[in-house]
Amino acid sequence: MKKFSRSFSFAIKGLFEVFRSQRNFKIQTVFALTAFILAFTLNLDEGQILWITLSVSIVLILETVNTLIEKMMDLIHPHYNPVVGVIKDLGAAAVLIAATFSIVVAVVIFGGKVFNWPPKYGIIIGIAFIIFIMMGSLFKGREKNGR
Ligand SMILES: Nc1ncnc2c1ncn2[C@@H]1O[C@H](COP(=O)(O)OP(=O)(O)OP(=O)(O)O)[C@@H](O)[C@H]1O
Repeated sequence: MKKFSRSFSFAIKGLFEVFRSQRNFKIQTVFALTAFILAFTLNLDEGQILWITLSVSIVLILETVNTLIEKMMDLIHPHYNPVVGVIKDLGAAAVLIAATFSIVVAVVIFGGKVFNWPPKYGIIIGIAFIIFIMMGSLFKGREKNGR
């Protein structure tokens, strides 16, 4: 039992570390708490609460794994390397997919409950979010190349 609680205390240490060092994790935590407060005040049903809990958990889990990958790569290969760049980009891509999923879930559940939006709005806003991010990185790339 002592060993069990000790491993949990290490997990809490890790949780504090990712919260302290990652700005994105802090923002995602604020979104997660807001979603839970809304779920509570809007009296969502069992299925809706489970979908919100799933999407929030996936985002926070992948942000933690992404941080783990970044730190591991910085440790084993601190210098510039295109493969390291690809590995880190893949970790970030996993977080982006999870964030898009959570946006779709939020729009379907909260949009449906508060504004009576049809569920298909979730897909439309999810795709719009991905396009917005792609455009942003395209402009950023052009700025970098001085165009
Ligand atoms: N050693 C490296 N070699 C090549 N490209 C890298 C390297 N380190 C980072 N990059 C590129 O820079 C991007 C950002 O990496 P970084 O580790 O700074 O992540 P971050 O999300 O800004 O993390 P943090 O906010 O925790 O510093 C990566 O996705 C990758 O494209």
